[in-house]
Amino acid sequence: MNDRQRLIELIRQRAYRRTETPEITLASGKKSCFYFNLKKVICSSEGQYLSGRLVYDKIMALGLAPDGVGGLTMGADPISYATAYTFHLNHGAVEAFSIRKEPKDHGAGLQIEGNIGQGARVIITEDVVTTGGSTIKAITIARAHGLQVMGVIALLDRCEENGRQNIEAQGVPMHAILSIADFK
Ligand SMILES: O=P(O)(O)OC[C@H]1O[C@H](OP(=O)(O)OP(=O)(O)O)[C@H](O)[C@@H]1O
Ligand SMILES: O=C(O)c1cc(=O)[nH]c(=O)[nH]1
Repeated sequence: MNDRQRLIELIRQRAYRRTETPEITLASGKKSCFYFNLKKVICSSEGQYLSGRLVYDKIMALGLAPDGVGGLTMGADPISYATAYTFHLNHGAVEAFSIRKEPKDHGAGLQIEGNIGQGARVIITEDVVTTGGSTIKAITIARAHGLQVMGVIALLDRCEENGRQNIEAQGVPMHAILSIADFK
């Protein structure tokens, strides 16, 4: 079994929930009959290994050399950190960062946490894409902080609500490791 197949297996076992009627409220406010709580996978030791490896491999396959990887907290966070760690294991260097939904109201008052700044070339990570609204929020905040967004890598595209098209309308290519077709 390869890394991708193993990730699908873990998601099926731990993170996939279905209901008879649309009763699960999504980030967009819409109701759905199914939901992937990927945190139950990506926060585990094996999930960290798999998500870091798969996103790292995707970045390599695309021929990209980002300075940073990060996304909107908190779904993106375990993926970003695992990817940065995988870069180190492969003798590379990349800064992981987290984008807060709102700027911190004390301390340094930052909205982007991590060693990343103006002009850095970054990949935006995401756990699940439905409408793409959360990813677009991450892109918008990253750009407002002077980051150059090279692309988006999501672990799972639900392939609904025009998520991919909405993200790519921002002028950013989106790549997904898995899609809803892997769970049918
Ligand atoms: O494509 P969208 O329609 O935006 O939906 C997907 C988003 O929804 C979830 O985040 P949520 O808002 O539940 O927050 P969390 O990651 O902090 O749990 C998920 O982590 C994605 O970021
Ligand atoms: O659209 C969402 O909010 C959403 C869907 C899903 O399957 N998983 C998730 O974490 N968020």
